[in-house]
Amino acid sequence: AIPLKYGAQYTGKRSDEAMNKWRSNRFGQFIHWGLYAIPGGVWNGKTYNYAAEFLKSSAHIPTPVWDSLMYQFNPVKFDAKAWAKMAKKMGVKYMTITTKHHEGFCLWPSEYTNFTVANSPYKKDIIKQLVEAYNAEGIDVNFYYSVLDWHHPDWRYDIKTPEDSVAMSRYLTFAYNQLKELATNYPTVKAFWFDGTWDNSVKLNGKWTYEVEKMLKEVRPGVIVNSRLRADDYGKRHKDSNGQLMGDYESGYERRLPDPVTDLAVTKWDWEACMTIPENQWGYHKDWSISHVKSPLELLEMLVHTTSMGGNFLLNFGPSGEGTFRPQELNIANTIGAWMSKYGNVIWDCDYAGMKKEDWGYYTKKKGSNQLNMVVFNVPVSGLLRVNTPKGMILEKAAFLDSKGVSLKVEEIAANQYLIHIPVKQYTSPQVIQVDYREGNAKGSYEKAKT
Ligand SMILES: C[C@@H]1N[C@@H](c2nc3ccccc3[nH]2)[C@H](O)[C@@H]1O
Repeated sequence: AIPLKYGAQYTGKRSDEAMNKWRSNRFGQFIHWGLYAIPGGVWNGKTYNYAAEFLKSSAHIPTPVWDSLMYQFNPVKFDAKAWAKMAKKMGVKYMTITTKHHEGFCLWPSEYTNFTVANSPYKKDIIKQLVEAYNAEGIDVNFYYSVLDWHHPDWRYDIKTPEDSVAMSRYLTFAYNQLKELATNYPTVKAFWFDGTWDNSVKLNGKWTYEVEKMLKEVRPGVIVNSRLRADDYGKRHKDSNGQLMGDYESGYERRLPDPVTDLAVTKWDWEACMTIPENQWGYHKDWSISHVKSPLELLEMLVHTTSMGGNFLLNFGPSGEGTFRPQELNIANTIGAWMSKYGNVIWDCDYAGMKKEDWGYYTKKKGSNQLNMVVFNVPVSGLLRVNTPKGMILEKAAFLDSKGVSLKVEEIAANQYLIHIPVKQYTSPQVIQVDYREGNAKGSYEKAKT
């Protein structure tokens, strides 16, 4: 192994209480909110189709012009309690809020800059209100923090001169202080979601990323940081020069999911995928007709897919400059919430089942139980759900979660090969089948035929 000072601090999955809770949460709400929500992707009457939180660069807006949006930030309809209630109904167990996105505007009254809510017409601490409201609903709160900062004069994309180096180290001290401020002043924060760390200026500062992780865990023991924060001694990101995952979970899946057949390696570590409702809008965009908008059932399948591979699913909402969600977002929260109120137990505290992926859908398994869940999205015209079990696993019975008393026919067709018979009819939402099994070696009727 290559000797490293700033590489992975440990190997394997953390098994402490804080990480077990993070893992069991499984479903989270991402919220992108900032000055970008005011123009909402439209500038001087022109609509820009790229991500709304990038409007400053898409529309080539000078920093002073963009930053003056601070004087318009006044979300009069913002109601943290209402947001938290919506999230509770949706069935999320955690929420990740952008404390500061690439634009550099802070949703908390940071003492290290004037570019914060404190100097906007709104004035009040948005982070404090959200932390209190979501925690009151039993929802953990995590902080998104962009290291990339378009506002701060000392930010550098690369270090090409000694001046760059001096400026960037001033910036990293600023960012370190802000992070310490967040971890200190909001003591119930459970995790930090770092973004904007792909530039050379950060890759050359692996030591800083190591020190940030160390500081956060000293200030707030048990706190969790994503792999995206980290660069090692040689600028390697996410995984260090020895291939070891840095941080506490892998955060490389942005608007995409690992393949359930070819990417099974992800089941070996903790990971999270974050997802937008439109194709590529994290911040509020005025016009959602410019791309596909994912339906509740599309997103529900992504949640189940993620759980089936032992990952967390972070679904993004982009409130408007006034502090409201759009009808599509409310519909998604209600529809997914309705399903979660009935079937959330096949998501929360569930993990990869170690079963071979089948066409009809996904398996999940409740941690520490013999309870195997089948979430069926694609009912075969045959009505026969194929189940291949690992050696030593014998299926005993299966039933729809909705009608536990009515056993489904389980046909053993060969060693560790079964067909579960279900009615062929129009299903309008994913069906959940619970399977009981026992350990043992299969010796079904097919053996007699052989002799
Ligand atoms: C979680 C997501 N990460 C940010 C982002 N910035 C990018 C710059 C270049 C390419 C992809 C990016 N995603 C998006 O704005 C959002 O916050």
